[in-house]
Amino acid sequence: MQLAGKIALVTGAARGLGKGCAEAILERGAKVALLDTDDSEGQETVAAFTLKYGADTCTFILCDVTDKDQLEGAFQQVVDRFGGLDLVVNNAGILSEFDWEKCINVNLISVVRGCRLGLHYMGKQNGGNGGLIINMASVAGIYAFPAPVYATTKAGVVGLTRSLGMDHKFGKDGVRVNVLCPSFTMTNFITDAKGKASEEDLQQMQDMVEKGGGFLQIPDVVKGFVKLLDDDDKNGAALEVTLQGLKYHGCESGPWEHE
Ligand SMILES: NC(=O)C1=CN([C@@H]2O[C@H](COP(=O)(O)OP(=O)(O)OC[C@H]3O[C@@H](n4cnc5c(N)ncnc54)[C@H](O)[C@@H]3O)[C@@H](O)[C@H]2O)C=CC1
Ligand SMILES: CCCCCC(=O)CC\C=C/C=C/C=C/[C@@H](O)[C@@H](O)CCCC(=O)O
Repeated sequence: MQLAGKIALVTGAARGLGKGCAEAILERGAKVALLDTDDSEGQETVAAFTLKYGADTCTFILCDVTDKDQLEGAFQQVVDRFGGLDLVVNNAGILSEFDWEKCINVNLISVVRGCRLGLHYMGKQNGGNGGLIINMASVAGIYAFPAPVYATTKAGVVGLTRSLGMDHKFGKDGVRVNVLCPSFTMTNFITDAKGKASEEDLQQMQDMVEKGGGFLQIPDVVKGFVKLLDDDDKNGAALEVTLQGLKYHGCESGPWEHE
């Protein structure tokens, strides 16, 4: 997707991977709305982006993605302010095995809702121009991971994306849907998780990180995000991002698709 002149919405964009994706969008000449529950960090990020990319290139919207009315209101606000919508990045996510229902609400239910809103505003059958949805899952959505509810939410997002990305749907709505699956990336997410993990789980996580060659950095994941922006022919696919490189999953045919 060529981003110049386009309009994007990114959830969980005050910091971390969402912020990195929002900046990549601005660098490519699009406008972006950053949604987050963290008011002060969100305002700070938008102030810094405005200085760098110019006035009216971005806006912060205080929004808890688990609140249906707030999320719907935020989409409407973006369309009213910028005059359309071309790209939705459902990035906001948490890890909590303790508060597992919240984890499912933030990581999965809100992503389903974000996709439905994206299709509502961008779908050609609703008078939209088509567009792109990129969901943020994790390699924990593809491989086993010692936080089972978190892994379930991410596997759910991979399955959601694969099914929304079926060709006949694209033929109708013109909206491509992809999912990014990064491995351990050095953000506050890691420090927050470390603070909550048991000694045993912490050791397990450290082993996994070491075996994988260490932590990814935000620009490594943004590189994957940009590849998904560019690869118009991979509708429904998941892009794994590790220190070993970028690898697509889910482009395989099902048994019903044999010639
Ligand atoms: N850091 C990592 O190792 C990896 C992270 N991911 C995923 O990437 C996404 C972003 O993670 P990071 O940037 O690393 O985390 P982060 O914790 O640095 O950033 C997450 C952002 O989401 C916001 N957020 C949380 N709950 C929200 C809600 N209910 N409504 C709106 N905003 C909310 C937070 O305030 C924060 O600004 C998450 O979905 C995470 O699961 C995936 C693979 C690896
Ligand atoms: C190989 C899979 C990599 C997946 C990377 C991610 O998606 C982000 C993971 C970041 C940190 C994970 C820490 C996991 C710790 C668990 O073992 C568990 O102990 C955490 C429990 C915390 C809680 O219940 O709140």
